[in-house]
Amino acid sequence: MILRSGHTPFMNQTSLFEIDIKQAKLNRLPKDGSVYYQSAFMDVESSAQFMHHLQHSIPWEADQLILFGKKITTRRKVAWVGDPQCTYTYSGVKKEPRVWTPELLVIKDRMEELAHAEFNSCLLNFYHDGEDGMGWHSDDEKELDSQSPIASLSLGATRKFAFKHKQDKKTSTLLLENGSALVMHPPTQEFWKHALLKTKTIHSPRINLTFRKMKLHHA
Ligand SMILES: O=C(O)CCC(=O)C(=O)O
Ligand SMILES: [Fe+2]
Repeated sequence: MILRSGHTPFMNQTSLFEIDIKQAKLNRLPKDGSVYYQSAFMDVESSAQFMHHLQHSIPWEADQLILFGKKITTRRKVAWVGDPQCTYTYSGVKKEPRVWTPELLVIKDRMEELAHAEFNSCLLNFYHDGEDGMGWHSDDEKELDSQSPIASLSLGATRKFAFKHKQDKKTSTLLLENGSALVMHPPTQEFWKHALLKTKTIHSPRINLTFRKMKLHHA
């Protein structure tokens, strides 16, 4: 598949995405939720092209969050894409979504097929290297539909992702490889936190796209 300007390489190419039935049945959590991992969901060549495309076309911005009462700016970069009504408050900062690109809509379709759900928004994260990560959190903001799964696609460097149970602190880790997909089903966010761990020995970038469903009418 050759990436040419003015040409959308991901349109209608369902064969770029593979679902492995064995992996699709294997819950990575021992209790209180379910998480399914698909290695090589997107093929290697498409993953590289899509990563390159996103790296250069997305208006990446530093993330701002409140940590111990202080506003901090992350080295990790983010972008927020979604349907027009999908404003989102993330760590105390309100965000307006950017419009879906044709490429992102194709990926969204495939992620919906994998997760058996519909998504209306996507948070994109850019990690320069292993010094960028994401701390322990649950994706349980009030704007999110807690009945919907959350599905993410990883591109680039393999990184360690971890779950920690909120009550017994039991942890479960897995590696998120280039082209892999991860689906977290309810009630995972209620019982578990997750984090993208820092790994000093990794010197190449990673992009993660997290597809979500927001409630469009909330008080
Ligand atoms: O980068 C990842 O794999 C995880 C990102 C994440 O947890 C999030 O965006 O909420
Ligand atoms: Fe998350």
